[in-house]
Amino acid sequence: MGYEYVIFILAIFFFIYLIAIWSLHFLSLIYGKYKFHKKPKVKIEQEKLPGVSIIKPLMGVDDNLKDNLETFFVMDYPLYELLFCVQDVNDPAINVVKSLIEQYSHIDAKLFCGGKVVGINPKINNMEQGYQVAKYDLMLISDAGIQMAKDTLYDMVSLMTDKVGLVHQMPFTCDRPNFSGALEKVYFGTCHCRMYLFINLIGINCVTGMSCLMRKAVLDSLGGLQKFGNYIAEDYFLAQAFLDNKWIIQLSHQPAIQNAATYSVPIWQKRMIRWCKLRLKLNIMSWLEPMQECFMLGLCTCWTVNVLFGWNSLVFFLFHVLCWLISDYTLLKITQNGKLPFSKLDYVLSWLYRESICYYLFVKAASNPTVRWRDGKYRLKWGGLAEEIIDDSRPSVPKSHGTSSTLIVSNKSINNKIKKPSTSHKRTSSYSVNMKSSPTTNSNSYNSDIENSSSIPLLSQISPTHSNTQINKNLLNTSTSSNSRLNRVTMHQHHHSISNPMTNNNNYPSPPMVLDKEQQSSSILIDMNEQETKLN
Ligand SMILES: CCCCCCCC/C=C\CCCCCCCC(=O)N[C@@H](CO[C@@H]1OC[C@@H](O)[C@H](O)[C@H]1O)[C@H](O)/C=C/CCCCCCCCCCCCC
Ligand SMILES: O=c1ccn([C@@H]2O[C@H](COP(=O)(O)OP(=O)(O)O)[C@@H](O)[C@H]2O)c(=O)[nH]1
Repeated sequence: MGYEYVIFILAIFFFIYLIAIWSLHFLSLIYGKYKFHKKPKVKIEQEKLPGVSIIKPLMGVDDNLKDNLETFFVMDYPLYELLFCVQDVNDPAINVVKSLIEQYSHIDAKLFCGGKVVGINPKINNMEQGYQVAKYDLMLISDAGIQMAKDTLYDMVSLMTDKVGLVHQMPFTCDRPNFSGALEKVYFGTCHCRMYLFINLIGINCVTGMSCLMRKAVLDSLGGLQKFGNYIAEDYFLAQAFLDNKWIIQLSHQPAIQNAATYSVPIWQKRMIRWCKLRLKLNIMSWLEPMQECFMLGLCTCWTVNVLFGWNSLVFFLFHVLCWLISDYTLLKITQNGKLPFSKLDYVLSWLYRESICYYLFVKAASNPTVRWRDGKYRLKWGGLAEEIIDDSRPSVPKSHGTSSTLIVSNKSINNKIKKPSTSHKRTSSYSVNMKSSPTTNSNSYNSDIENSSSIPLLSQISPTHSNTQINKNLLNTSTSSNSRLNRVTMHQHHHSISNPMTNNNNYPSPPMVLDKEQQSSSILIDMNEQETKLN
């Protein structure tokens, strides 16, 4: 009698679990239908739109990089700046960015090179230079492989209402051929999408940082990007800090279109394992992830329905899988909002593959807390903090960390590496070379370099709160702004005063950036007008 009682209780428990997960399906379908691909409710006049500083951390080049970056130069948005950040002075991405900056000379764009060490997260270190000069109240962090639709930024800004502090895009993919292209789309449009929508709907943080618009003043008040430099899942902690400070987080109507040219099943697997490792260390609920997968739920509950209702377990299991497959297809179609680039058979095959392989990926992730991300290797600790594992086989001073030795060389070598611009001279474009102060470097020589350059109009736009290095202060003191640039600055301040709630309710003062002496760096902005002189 006692045994039967236990079986009955278990059966009831699993039945509730079945209902809960299926409710999650329906809720995410409804939320996806309600949310995705909707036009913004209110139309904001162009002149009332606030300026946006867009930070693009870049590392390496693939066949799609130029096309992806180009989408940021042709957006339907009136006021924005592009801040490209490249860690390595030898990175071929420099030439890609440079050619785009030359091609779109009317777009306000800058390139920073060398990064700045503020923690172990290489993406944060890479972005720090761009962050420090970002001049607008809104800041978009956008990963290298993201393709922007013309109206995506407008959509995100339109969601940035009074109480909203951060707007993020749900990861999705562009249309790509082959099994791996279908697999990625199926994963991001089904399992990932379902959980992402549901977790957002219930107000739990699951922001993925590949495309995130945020109020810069709030981030400043939280301690800046550097505050999150010791996490690899910086996106999660950054979003959590916004939530903790009572800011609302909004999901964009448009999913983020990832369009990296290099993709394959092993690359996808490695990325899924890395992401899962991050989640396992930062949220205990993630250990239950396999329990919300189709086959596991089916297996756990097929005997339940047999116990409770006398239904055939196998028939129930197959019916459950079929319903799941159809429900996922519906969600994928909602997310895609158009024709899928593969057949239904391709969908079924990639779906079956993903649903079967997820347990293996989970075990791989759970069995080793060390993550490899690009050039780096990191040990994840409980709670999300990470420490870098320095590999003896790698050069003792990794380039990506903007070490003094790299930077001393990089000043000269970067000038040689940046190809000489052709004939056109651009006013709004500049390249910035980061040079970390070191005992062997002479900051006066940097000053004289800069004073000789005509980058002053650009620097005049940098808010004094952000120019934390002596060299920038010197530049500000000696600056004489060109009229055209001043007009532009005045214009954007005007925009903010009209449309940005932050200016009306600015309770979030930017604290002074306190950087380690060792971490302080000096920036040299090379104006395109001066390029020829400097490069010769
Ligand atoms: C009985 C059933 C229990 C179910 C339990 C469900 C558990 C949750 C399942 C799935 C979670 C899906 C989460 C989707 C988003 C995660 C994507 C992700 O892993 N992103 C990480 C990596 O992003 C890159 O990281 C480096 C950065 O520089 C790049 O720019 C990024 O793109 C990201 O770091 C982590 C994000 C946070 C994810 C938080 C997940 C919280 C899960 C708790 C859910 C609890 C809800 C319970 C529902 C029943
Ligand atoms: O050492 C690094 C690793 C990554 N990134 C940037 O961080 C973003 C996300 O990197 P990736 O696509 O590798 O991360 P994932 O989305 O796979 O987590 C991209 O813009 C990269 O250029 C970087 O600047 N330095």
